[in-house]
Amino acid sequence: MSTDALFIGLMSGTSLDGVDGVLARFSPDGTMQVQAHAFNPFPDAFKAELLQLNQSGPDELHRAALAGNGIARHYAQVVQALLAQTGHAPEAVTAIGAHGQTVRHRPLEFDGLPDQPAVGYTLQLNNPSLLAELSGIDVVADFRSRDLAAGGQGAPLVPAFHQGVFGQSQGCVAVLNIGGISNLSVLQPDGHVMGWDCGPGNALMDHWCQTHTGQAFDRNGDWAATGQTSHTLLERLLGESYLSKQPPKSTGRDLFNPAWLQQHLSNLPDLPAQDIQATLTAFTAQACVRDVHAHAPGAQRLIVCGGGAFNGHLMSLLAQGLPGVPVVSSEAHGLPPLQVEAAAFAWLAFKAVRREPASLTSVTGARGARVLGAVYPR
Ligand SMILES: Nc1ncnc2c1ncn2[C@@H]1O[C@H](COP(=O)(O)OP(=O)(O)OP(=O)(O)O)[C@@H](O)[C@H]1O
Ligand SMILES: CC(=O)N[C@H]1[C@@H]2OC[C@@H](O2)[C@@H](O)[C@@H]1O[C@H](C)C(=O)O
Repeated sequence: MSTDALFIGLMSGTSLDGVDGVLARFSPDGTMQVQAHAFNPFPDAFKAELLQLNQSGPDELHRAALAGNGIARHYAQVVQALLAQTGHAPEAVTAIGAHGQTVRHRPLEFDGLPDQPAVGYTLQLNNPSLLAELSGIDVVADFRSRDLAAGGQGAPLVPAFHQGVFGQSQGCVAVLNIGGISNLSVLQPDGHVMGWDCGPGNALMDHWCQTHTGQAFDRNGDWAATGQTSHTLLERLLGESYLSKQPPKSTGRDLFNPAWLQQHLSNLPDLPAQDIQATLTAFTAQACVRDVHAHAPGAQRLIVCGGGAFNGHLMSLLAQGLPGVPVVSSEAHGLPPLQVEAAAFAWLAFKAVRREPASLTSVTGARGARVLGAVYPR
């Protein structure tokens, strides 16, 4: 690639709210400029099916295959919207990076002979062939499996991209993505990067809010702000052993799900629903604050992206937990919160097409950096 090229990145994350997509121009040195953003929400019934597919259920292979087609169709609509917004023809786009919908993430699952290390698995539902057919554009998909095959966690993958976009030579910067799950990147001024999943982002808050108010999420954290944090419950939640594990580590709805929450609520006196929402919000904030103190004590700022950046109550809890560290939305650094992950997948497609390794062993723990993703020609 000797001239500028266009890429599309598509992300449907663990919040299960829908698909964020960006169309971005990359220069040969990797400098990126986002030209358009589009969001396609999942209809309620499709979201409910994806949620169901996060756990074992009847006829799940058949249902997962059909859901993969559904994901590809939702992706294709976002691609159409991006092309319409920008006036580009499909042929002008070099490739689409399509994440797929994670329904299982089990990097540590034992899968082999007793004397061989487990590879585990991670599963993103998608039908990249259908997306290539519908869009007329090359598709890069399945970004995580190769890192697992090389002994890594397969997640998070965005820290390398965070480094390129938000890293600063003057000091350490921490970047927090608050999607369904939250992940933190620690970017040192010398270019060294660490990154891992902190724990839940919005997933538990969304679940509780949907169940008790009928709203898909707690807008601005306004409902949580009416409740009192239960310190007994908060300590229980913070006692989860995943939180004190050292990186590399990654997690998902496999662990942080309604059953996990219910377990922690059992044997507690009944609490008002808004107090539990307040406590879940405090839990998401605390899990991250603890990680910043433990692994990025010199951080000069915390840049927040993902939908959680729009939760004002959560943002103020983060700021309270990190006195002296400015907590700012990624918007202030040139990339709006809902565009960051989609842009990362455009960048991952850019790297894949150039056959350049995109994983960081310092993040995923793999034995080497690898070219990530498989190409489905248009
Ligand atoms: N105005 C808002 N107030 C509070 N929360 C919000 C607001 N807007 C979005 N959110 C939260 O952000 C979530 C969507 O975030 P995002 O799009 O980053 O998730 P995702 O793509 O699933 O991320 P990930 O892949 O990191 O899990 C919603 O489910 C909701 O919980
Ligand atoms: C397996 C999987 O889909 N993980 C997601 C999820 O959502 C947030 C967090 O958990 C992160 O580890 C990852 O997504 C981003 C895009 C990543 O790989 O960096």
